[in-house]
Amino acid sequence: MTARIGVITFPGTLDDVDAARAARIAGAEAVELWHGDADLKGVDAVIVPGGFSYGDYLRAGAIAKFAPVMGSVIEAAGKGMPVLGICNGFQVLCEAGLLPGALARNEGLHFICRDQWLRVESNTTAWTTRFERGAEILIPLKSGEGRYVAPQRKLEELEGEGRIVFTYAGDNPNGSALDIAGISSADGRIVGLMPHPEHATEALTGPSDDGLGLFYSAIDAVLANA
Ligand SMILES: NC(=O)CC[C@H](N)C(=O)O
Repeated sequence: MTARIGVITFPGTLDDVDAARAARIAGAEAVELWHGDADLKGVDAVIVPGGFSYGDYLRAGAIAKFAPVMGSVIEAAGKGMPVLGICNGFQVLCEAGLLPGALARNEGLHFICRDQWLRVESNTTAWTTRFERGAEILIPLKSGEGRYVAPQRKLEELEGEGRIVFTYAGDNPNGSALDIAGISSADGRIVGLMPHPEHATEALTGPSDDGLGLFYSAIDAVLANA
């Protein structure tokens, strides 16, 4: 069986092509999903990719959460489908209530584009089982609104439940609470992160191939359920 991973395209999405390519390199079939179409085409997992959905008007991710496709993603996620939100996708998942907290303007108010070391804090999510806990990986970060914020009580809950999945290693680039670069849902099936694993799939085009681990992990999770 081949895992079928859907990749959503909204108006303003930038990274759907690379996300689909990363899924294919890892061995999945990549399936195009359109924001205006509620049909998930029977996919086994969904990636909400990076970019500027609907121009990031109002607030990053605030309009995308109303897209017909997101209603279906919320329903499928409720049944345990693995969902990954990358950068703008992470912002969309927070706005849609699939992940807690929000992404605010970077401390310093500058857009940041650089290769970033991350520490893998949890390898028990559907998207991170292929990593060693404590491993450090190098993947690109490119965002203006990457500062993770949440009420203190929620931050303590995320930490206590092991739902902080990635932290920034070295200096914190954007002022994110607890150095958070990525978090998961309580069941570990939904993960959102600001840096871009789909741009780190081979040394020729990215800083490493460290990003592939997320896609291999999701394929494992899908096949384990098949
Ligand atoms: N690379 C991206 O997905 C950018 C996300 C978002 N528009 C931001 O600047 O924070």
